[in-house]
This record gives sequence, C-alpha cells and structure tokens, in this order.
Amino acid sequence: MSVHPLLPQPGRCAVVGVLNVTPDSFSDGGRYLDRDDAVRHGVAMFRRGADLVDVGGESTRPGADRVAPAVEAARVVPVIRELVAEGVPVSVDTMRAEVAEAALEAGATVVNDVSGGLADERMAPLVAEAGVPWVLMHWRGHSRRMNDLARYTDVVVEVRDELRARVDAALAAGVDPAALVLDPGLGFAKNAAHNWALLNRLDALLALGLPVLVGASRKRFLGALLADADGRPRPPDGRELATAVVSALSAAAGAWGVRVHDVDASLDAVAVAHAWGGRLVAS
Ligand SMILES: Nc1nc2ncc(COP(=O)(O)O)nc2c(=O)[nH]1
Repeated sequence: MSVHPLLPQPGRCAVVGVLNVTPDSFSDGGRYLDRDDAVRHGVAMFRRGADLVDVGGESTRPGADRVAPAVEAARVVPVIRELVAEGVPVSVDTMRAEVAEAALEAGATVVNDVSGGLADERMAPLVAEAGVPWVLMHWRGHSRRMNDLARYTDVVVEVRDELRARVDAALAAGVDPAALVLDPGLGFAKNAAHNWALLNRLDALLALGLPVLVGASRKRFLGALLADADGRPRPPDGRELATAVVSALSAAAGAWGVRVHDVDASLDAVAVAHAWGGRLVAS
C-alpha cells in the first residue's frame, strides 16, 4: 500500500495528537480554546513525538451544537498557522470545505473529515485539487449529529462497505487513492458492541488496501468497560491506560495510526507492540 508523501510514515504506527480548540469537546473541552494554550500544547505533543497534530474547532460529541463556519475557522486557522511556523505537521479536523481550505492555506497538510466527505460535496474536489491526504471517517447519520445509534446487522461489513463507497466517491472526484486514510468512527452513532466489533475486525477495514486510523482515545465505550462496582463509568481522565492498550493492539493489527490525547502513553504502547512483533522501533 503506497502512502501519500504528506502522511507521516514513522516506520511504526503513527501517533496523531488531538488538539480540540473548542469549549465543549467531551474530554478536553475548553482547555485549549485560548490560542496560546493551544499552540503550546500542540508544540509540546509534537516535541514529545506525535507525528501529526489534529486541530479541531467544532465539537463532534453527541448533541453538540454546530458552530458557524466562520467561528470554526477563527478557532483553528490562527492555531494552525502558528503550529506550522513552529515546524509542527498539522491536520485539520473539519467537515467543511471552506474551513479545510483556510486551514490548508495556513499550512495544514492533511484533512480529517469525520463525515467521510458526506457533509460537504465541495470537500472531495478541494482535496483533489490540493493533493493532500484525506481521512475518511465513518459516521452514518452525521447530518443528524445526534448520537441516536444507527441500526447495524453486521457493523463490520456495513462500515467497510460504506467506507468503500466513500473511497469510490473520492476517486471519482479525482482524489489520489494514495491520499486516502480510513477510520471506523468509533463512537459515532455506534455503541460499545459496535466499537469492539470494529476493533476486533480491523483486518476487514485493512483489507480495503488503505491506511486505517483508529480514534478510541478516552471514549465512552472505554469508560463503560472500566465501570466501577456500582456501574459508574470510569471518567475520561481515567481512560488513558485503556487508550494506550487500544493503541498497542491497533499497531499490532496493522493500523496506520492512532488518534489520541495522551501521546506519551501511546508512543510507548506502539513501541511495545512493534518490539513484540519483532519490529523494534528506532528510538
Ligand atoms: N478521524 C477521526 N477524527 C475524530 N475527531 C473527533 C473525535 C471525537 O473525539 P474527541 O472529541 O476526543 O476529539 N473522534 C475522531 C475519530 O475517532 N477519528
């Protein structure tokens, strides 16, 4: 599988650091709304080894209100511009072509689209024209933005087939197949059983022949797995170890990358997975 030259190719599972410049993201909302705080955190993640920093300006958590495109752009563009000036490779987490375009102009080199191109028909031609990598994440029902669970008969087969359809649409728009990365969209209108089935069958997505990105970091299904004796879910800041274990298992399964908040833990986890698999990660 050839990987786009603008995609990090660290010789191991890539670690993508999450930088949500939002007031309401589910686990870090508001911590990096201030531009200087956001830039400081993005630079720190890169210096600690993150291969890419994913900058988002609109929360995708269930029930979150949409923000106006101008607000989303105003949040991410200045942060992206300063991160790029510091030498940090950046992806923009947006469903909007106009925000992606502004982010690319500011120096972002990857578009991360949680709607897989469904939210904005201008995204595919923009990405094709710009010649940049495009993460196609699966989110059936993105338009409703609610987390009302989608109905699946076989979530693995259906997510694989729906992602394949997104790939076909991207190629039809002239996007370079080497630019595409797939993502199962864990937790996006999917329940815990759906998420675990998709992780268990990552091979089915990898069989499409494209890099796969896994975004499990701190998500609700990990909290449910680690609930206490009274059934209270583990809070987000207590999900880092489970996240790192998912990173190790994703790396072992052949994922191209993992999208995480705590890059240190996942860098260690990925190094262990590669050593275990006989591929020591160059320190
Ligand atoms: N490609 C990709 N992008 C994403 N963006 C946001 C969130 C929501 O989580 P956050 O609020 O912690 O960013 N999850 C994903 C994901 O799983 N994959």
